[in-house]
Amino acid sequence: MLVLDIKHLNKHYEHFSLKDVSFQLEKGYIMGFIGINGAGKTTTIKSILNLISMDGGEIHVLGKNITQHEVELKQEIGYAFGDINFYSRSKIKTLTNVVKSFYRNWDDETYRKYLKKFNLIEDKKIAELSTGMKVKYSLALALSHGAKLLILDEPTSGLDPAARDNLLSIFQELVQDGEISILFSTHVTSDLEKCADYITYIHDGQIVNSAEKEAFVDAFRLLNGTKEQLELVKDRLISYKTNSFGFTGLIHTKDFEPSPGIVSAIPNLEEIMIYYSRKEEAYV
Ligand SMILES: Nc1ncnc2c1ncn2[C@@H]1O[C@H](COP(=O)(O)OP(=O)(O)OP(=O)(O)O)[C@@H](O)[C@H]1O
Repeated sequence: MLVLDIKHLNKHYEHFSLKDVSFQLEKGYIMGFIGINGAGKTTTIKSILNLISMDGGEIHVLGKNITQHEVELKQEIGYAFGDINFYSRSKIKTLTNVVKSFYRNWDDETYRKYLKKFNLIEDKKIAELSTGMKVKYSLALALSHGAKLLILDEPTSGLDPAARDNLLSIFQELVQDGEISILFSTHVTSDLEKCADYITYIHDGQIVNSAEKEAFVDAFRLLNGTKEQLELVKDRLISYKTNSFGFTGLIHTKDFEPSPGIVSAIPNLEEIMIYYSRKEEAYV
């Protein structure tokens, strides 16, 4: 079953457009939504949450159109982000009382369970929480109203490696029984190597690829060779860098014919993002 189905989403701002964005997320999986700053991740997320109006396309969450069933679907969607600063002088317990009044499926027992699990103390003020704790608090709220789709916008930004690792393990645990699905936007791709099942890559408002993680990276090859060998493949490379030894460049696997001396390897997500975002720049 599809928990999220985005079809031909278009949104135009004066200097930026989402162009025909389409991708799907299956129930029970984690999807990493990657792209460099300004690529359109937050604009896509705001469209899913119906916080901005679309200029074209359709978004279905759990089989229902978000614009037609917004109130109902908001009960099923949990939104968490790395940087909550609202109500920062309030105590956790005060904010929770406000939030829970919006949700008909609020479950106090589940809420207590997650407070304990995440070591959150109700008498603490929001301002006193570390960044990791703020994300955990957002998650506790989302899970207590029975959210089935968690949308996490840069949830790991600003976290130290231990807090980040802890949070990634929590995400994996949450999807384990197949009921919860996670869309996780980030430009810290190493987080996704660990926990994502699917990767969707957006560049300049357009989806480059959306696929199962291994298939996603397998669609690219990172080539290394001499400057002479560069001449043989230059036209087919997405982009490349040269150094005193030769070149390193990214190519679509379908465009690569093995040639003697050119070493090819499967790139990691960061290499794909770096070389892809250099596509429009002058080769250096
Ligand atoms: N309300 C708006 N009016 C005009 N332009 C906007 C508006 N909101 C966003 N944009 C522009 O849309 C582009 C995409 O922004 P968006 O926040 O979706 O990117 P992002 O991928 O989330 O980036 P980041 O990783 O930096 O958060 C940017 O160039 C931004 O300036």
